[in-house]
Amino acid sequence: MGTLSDITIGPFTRAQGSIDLPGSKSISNRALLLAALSSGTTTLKNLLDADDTQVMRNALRQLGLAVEDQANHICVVQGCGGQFPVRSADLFMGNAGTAIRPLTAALAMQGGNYRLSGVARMHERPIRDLVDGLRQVGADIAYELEDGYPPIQINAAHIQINDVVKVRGDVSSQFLTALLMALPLVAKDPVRIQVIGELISRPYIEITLKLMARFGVAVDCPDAQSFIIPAKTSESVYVSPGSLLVEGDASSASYFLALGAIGDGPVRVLGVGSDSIQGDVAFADALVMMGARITAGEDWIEVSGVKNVSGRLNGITIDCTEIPDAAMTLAVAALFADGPTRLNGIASWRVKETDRIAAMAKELKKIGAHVEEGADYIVVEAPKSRSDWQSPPEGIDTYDDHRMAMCFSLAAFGPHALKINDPNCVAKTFPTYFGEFAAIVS
Ligand SMILES: O=C(O)C1=C[C@@H](OP(=O)(O)O)[C@@H](O)[C@H](O)C1
Ligand SMILES: C=C(OP(=O)(O)O)C(=O)O
Repeated sequence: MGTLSDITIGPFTRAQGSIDLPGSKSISNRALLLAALSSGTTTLKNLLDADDTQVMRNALRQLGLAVEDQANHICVVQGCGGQFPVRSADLFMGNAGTAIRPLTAALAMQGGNYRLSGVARMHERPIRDLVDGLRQVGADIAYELEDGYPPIQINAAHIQINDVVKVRGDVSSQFLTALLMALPLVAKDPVRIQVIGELISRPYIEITLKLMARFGVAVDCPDAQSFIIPAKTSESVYVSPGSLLVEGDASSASYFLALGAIGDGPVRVLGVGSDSIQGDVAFADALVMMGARITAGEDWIEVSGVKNVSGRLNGITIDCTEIPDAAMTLAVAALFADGPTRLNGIASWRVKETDRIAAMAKELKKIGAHVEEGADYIVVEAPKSRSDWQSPPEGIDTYDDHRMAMCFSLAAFGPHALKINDPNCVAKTFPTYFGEFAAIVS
């Protein structure tokens, strides 16, 4: 173990044990916002305790909501019935896409004045497609620095919806998610949201629709690009389900599942399984394609090494449009595969916590992997032999990207110890990651 600014881990050969997964970030932030907008009190169980959900909770408190953190990852939210008590606020969103995008849309419906900003990287992450969608219903939103990016200023405006709102879906699905959750607050008649062009990260839309249904709003999907929001029939559109259990985070599960494959296992994750509503459980299918031995139940998945006689994974070519986050884990798992692994459909990596294609390529090369990158793909091939593996003395850089740090912990199963710089960036979604990791590896 190293200092706070870096950590040195490995080399390890075995991974064995079970992990209680922290709550899903995607479900936690949706549930917090919907609970805040609903009538009634909601008890959220297994809520994720991490930077991304902290910025959402703090913003809701600033907006006048009672959001009470209790022991054991329980959080009790008193809903406001759709109108935030505070009509003017300056909100800090860190680097949480699942906070700034849905909140921007909900706030634009409020008739108040709000400013939303974040860390420097947040000010480089696009929000234009959402702002364009909101402007179609009369929202008054101004860019403070650069057009298309936060910080943004929302000014009180008269919201009037025509029957169709159009939104692009090829940069981030979070813009559609934001419109889906916000438009029911003001829909006097049914509204059609029409997605223009490709819709990436579609399973996250399924999470949105399922959570909205839990809070009493059913969206109709007559075709793959259309979503019909029902007309508002009562003052409070969203109704609290009373309590809601947040599933374990399927993206966080991916690191442990990969460890179960490369460290022989068995490694079992508890909290997600065949009943999950998260698209990233499909990471397990990708691992099976790579030769891993996997079993699953309704709320658990277990990996016990690989089936291949070589004892190694096999490289695959896979479209990752639906699993953008777990796909990063595949890129590092490729270090333990025979043959190249090609991940397609990952253009969105370039506008996330960092330019993840560039960062992944640069750091994997430091280890000795052969890497090719394109606008929307990456190909990774392991170092030719164990003697070609490098342990970069300067360490693996993590670019303030939690997933870079978590993914690269897998590379400590190479022949050398590995230094990872700024491991605390895991706090965005999984503050206890390296402790959980240390408990199962040897
Ligand atoms: O809606 C969500 O909860 C998320 C959607 C995805 O983003 P994009 O839609 O931008 O790909 C994903 O990468 C992100 O971590 C969480
Ligand atoms: C892309 C991610 O986060 P965000 O919700 O900020 O988009 C992520 O967690 O990998």
